[in-house]
Amino acid sequence: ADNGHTVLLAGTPVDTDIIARIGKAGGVHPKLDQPLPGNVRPIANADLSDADVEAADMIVVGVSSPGISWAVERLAGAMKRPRRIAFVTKGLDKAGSSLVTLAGSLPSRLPQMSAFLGIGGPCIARELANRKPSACVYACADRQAAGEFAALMTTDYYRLSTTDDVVGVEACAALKNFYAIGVAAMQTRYPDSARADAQSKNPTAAAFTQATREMARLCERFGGRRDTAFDLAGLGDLHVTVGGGRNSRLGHELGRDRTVSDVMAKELAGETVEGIDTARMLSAWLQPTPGLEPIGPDRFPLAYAIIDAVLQDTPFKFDFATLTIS
Ligand SMILES: NC(=O)C1=CN([C@@H]2O[C@H](COP(=O)(O)OP(=O)(O)OC[C@H]3O[C@@H](n4cnc5c(N)ncnc54)[C@H](OP(=O)(O)O)[C@@H]3O)[C@@H](O)[C@H]2O)C=CC1
Ligand SMILES: O=C(CO)COP(=O)(O)O
Repeated sequence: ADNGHTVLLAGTPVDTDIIARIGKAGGVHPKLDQPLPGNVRPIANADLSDADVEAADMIVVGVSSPGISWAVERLAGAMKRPRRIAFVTKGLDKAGSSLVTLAGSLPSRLPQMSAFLGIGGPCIARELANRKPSACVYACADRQAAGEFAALMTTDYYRLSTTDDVVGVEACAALKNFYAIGVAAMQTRYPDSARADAQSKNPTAAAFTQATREMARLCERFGGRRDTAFDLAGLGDLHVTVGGGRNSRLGHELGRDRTVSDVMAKELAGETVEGIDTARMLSAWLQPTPGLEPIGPDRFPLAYAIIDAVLQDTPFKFDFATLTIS
């Protein structure tokens, strides 16, 4: 909007109330601090016509991962000509008994999509809406397409890099939510009353490094590049999510010996905490997978600890003796 584009902000069927609220003069989204810019028009799903979709030069999907199938089907029904589509959604998909990134699964489900663009990197929505400096990465197998989209979107406070490692960016985007749960648990597991935030820093730093190492290994397993885990979509986004995301709010409570079901029924009721979905997805890889090296607790101790806490709904346990210090 700040670059002068006209933006149609289309809600899903479950967003009708919020679309009406933010569409009123002075209406503010409950998670944001100020009204939308004047050139952003919120529109309810029922009012979005095929002609609106037809008129769009660029489509950006921002539903959470459980809504991705709905979004893909909605677009498949409405798109009459090929278009590039960008996704901020952070999640994984199943392919038979294995796992793939959304970059791997969505193109065949949406034949009108001429290019899949993955948006990754550290970007808390409220901060971006307040125009705080943010750096993100746009990924596409066709790097020129990523560059053209970035040119439309970049501003002085929203800085963009591009890569052709779309699988790596998409893998890290989902994995960092999952690992943020474990790293954030370490922020509260060892309280330090001498600090304002009451958090010991050493355990968090050790777990953060472990998370990054494991993320790099899993990124390669998805078919992405190892380096991507050490860039904005990997450790950059892990840092922001541990510092201020919803997944870390869950992790903080797990560090206090609470369980996932208890926290999700209370403080985080109704919130989007996608690391839980990613944990369930990743558990498929703990079983032997033909043609792939097993994911063992020796190389992925933090992943095991998070998956155990989520699947067994038990308090989070991470033994520092298992850190894979090389
Ligand atoms: N917030 C952030 O800072 C960032 C978020 N992202 C990613 O963007 C995506 C959206 O995040 P965010 O906007 O914060 O999440 P929200 O939960 O605020 O919004 C997600 C949207 O998807 C809708 N939705 C959920 N399930 C379904 C479904 N089954 N069918 C149709 N629609 C559905 C939600 O409806 P309802 O509200 O009713 O659940 C809501 O409109 C996530 O994948 C997130 O990881 C990426 C970067 C930053
Ligand atoms: O992805 C995010 C920032 O880049 C937001 O993280 P949460 O989904 O944990 O709030």
